[in-house]
Amino acid sequence: DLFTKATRSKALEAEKDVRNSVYDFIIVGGGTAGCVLANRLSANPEWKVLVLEAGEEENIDYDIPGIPTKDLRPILWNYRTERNGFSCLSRPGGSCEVRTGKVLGGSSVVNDMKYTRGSRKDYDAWHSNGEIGSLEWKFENLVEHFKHSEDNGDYDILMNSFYHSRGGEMHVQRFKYMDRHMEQFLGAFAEMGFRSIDINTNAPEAAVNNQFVISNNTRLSTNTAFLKPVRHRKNLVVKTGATVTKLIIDHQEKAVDGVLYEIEKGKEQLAYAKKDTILTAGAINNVRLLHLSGIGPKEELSKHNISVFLDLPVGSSYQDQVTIGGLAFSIGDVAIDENQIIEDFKTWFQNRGGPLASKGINQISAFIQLFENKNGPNVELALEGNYIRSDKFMLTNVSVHTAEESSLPLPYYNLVNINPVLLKPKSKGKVTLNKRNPKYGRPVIQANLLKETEDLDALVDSVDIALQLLNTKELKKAEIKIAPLDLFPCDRLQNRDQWNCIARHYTKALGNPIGTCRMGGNKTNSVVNYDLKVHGIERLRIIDASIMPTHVRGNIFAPTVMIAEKGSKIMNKDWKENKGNFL
Ligand SMILES: Cc1cc2nc3c(=O)[nH]c(=O)nc-3n(C[C@H](O)[C@H](O)[C@H](O)COP(=O)(O)OP(=O)(O)OC[C@H]3O[C@@H](n4cnc5c(N)ncnc54)[C@H](O)[C@@H]3O)c2cc1C
Repeated sequence: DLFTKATRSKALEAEKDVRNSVYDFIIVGGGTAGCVLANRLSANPEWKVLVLEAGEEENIDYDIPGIPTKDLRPILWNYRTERNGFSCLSRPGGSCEVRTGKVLGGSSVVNDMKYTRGSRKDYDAWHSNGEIGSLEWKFENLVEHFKHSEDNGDYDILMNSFYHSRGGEMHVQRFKYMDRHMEQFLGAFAEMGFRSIDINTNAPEAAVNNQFVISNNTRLSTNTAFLKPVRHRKNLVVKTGATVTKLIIDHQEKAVDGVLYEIEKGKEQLAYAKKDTILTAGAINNVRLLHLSGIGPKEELSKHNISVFLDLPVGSSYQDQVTIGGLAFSIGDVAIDENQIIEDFKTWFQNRGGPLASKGINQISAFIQLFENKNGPNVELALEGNYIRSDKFMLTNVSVHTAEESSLPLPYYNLVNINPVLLKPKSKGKVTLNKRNPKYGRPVIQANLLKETEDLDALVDSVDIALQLLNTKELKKAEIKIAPLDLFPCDRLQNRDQWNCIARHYTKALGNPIGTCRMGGNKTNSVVNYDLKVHGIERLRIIDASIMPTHVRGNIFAPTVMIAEKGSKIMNKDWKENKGNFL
């Protein structure tokens, strides 16, 4: 049994230590999904739950909505895509940054907090006729899982009770602070025919003042919403700074017994799970862990001399949403008073008010539907404020990079970037192990952004729509104009050729990776089944964004929380019905 196995492998350690390292569930990664699962599973006092998170505790500074995400780099994994010759060409090293959180709460501590679910058709496409369990993933069976954790604070939206509810852990609301240019931009979109309706009700198109996952004008990560309130539970153990390096696999039983993890580099510790080990380390780090444990494509693992335990397509089918820099509107000279910013920080800390209790113009986005297809929006025009010193404007054109990286908090800006986000990219890539240092080195991310021409075409088409904003009465009246950006080497080109070039040079990965452990009915093209169990092995599940087969027409924070809710329901049912206890 597991206890004997544990004592055998830790023969020299005290029996008490070994007993303490046996849990019912081990959650690998205290990120977005991990914190939700920790809450739901530890609600059963008979189940002992361990969360192992590589990052540290969440700090209050990350909670201020007005802080730009670039300031959150100390709590990121800092990964980059591989050079490919067709995207990210003018980014440092010809590769794009891939942001993903390394902190308790994971990417929910570093994301933009937007609450979007995508269209029901996106979820319906995940299911496949005739495959056992797949019907469970049709939208009509998922909406309850969205609602379970939702606490919607906007009454106009809450009225639609099929989609929305109150009382869950995750408070969702628009910011109360209205940025000074919001009305103009919403007005301009309205002139172009976009209605302002709840995008989470499968609206085909809309220009919205988004809802965010916030509470009292403060970021609400899944750590704050789900984990902190239950940290006192005696059956829940959370370890931070704990990086899981390998799964402990019983080759005879074809089951996972637990994990090896390191708090100090090179010093491995063991933890055992009687029921399930659950991977929630995200779409990139799950791959590294599985490959190091012998679960992955045979040809990849053999390159590293790792003996193959299960030949599964782990790491393939990597997809990320993508956007481009280079399209920015200048809103004229805006005087910035640094003392005022300091006062605004004080206001935020004193009463969670003022401009820092908002994301400025970033609160607005338009979800647009291109082509004739009537499936729903495929591009989001996401607005983003940025401040450029006015002398830079006068002396020379501003580089795209400068125009993208605000040096001030979001509400202080004189430039509005219009980022067209491709919501359902067709291009796929893969994640594999670092060649020189598989265990600690950055995983190799061949993102293949914009590999498919259809993706490039969609982005360029959406730029045309964004440019129409400049012809609206609202923006003309406000004298909002296109900003003089230095678009080297694309500036000599015209029209579509120019935008094709800009897209290939100033590509941006959104940091919404999915697909590497995709869900499906068979092990040739998927990694987990519809119960989120890894094919061909017992007591191993994957429950996070990596299981999504394709993107939804929105961002993926809310869908990831939904997946964790659904996963916890499946496990509750499985382990209550099958009293399976391995001790
Ligand atoms: C900058 C940015 C902005 C975004 N904005 C939005 C937005 O506004 N709206 C939206 O819907 N989505 C947004 N997203 C996307 C969304 O937040 C994430 O895709 C989603 O939260 C991913 O959840 P996850 O549980 O799969 O992974 P994560 O939340 O990334 O969790 C993985 C966790 O596992 C830990 N971990 C990894 N490896 C190990 C290991 N070996 N051992 C132990 N722990 C490990 C990590 O440190 C991390 O805490 C954004 C993402 C980024 C990066």
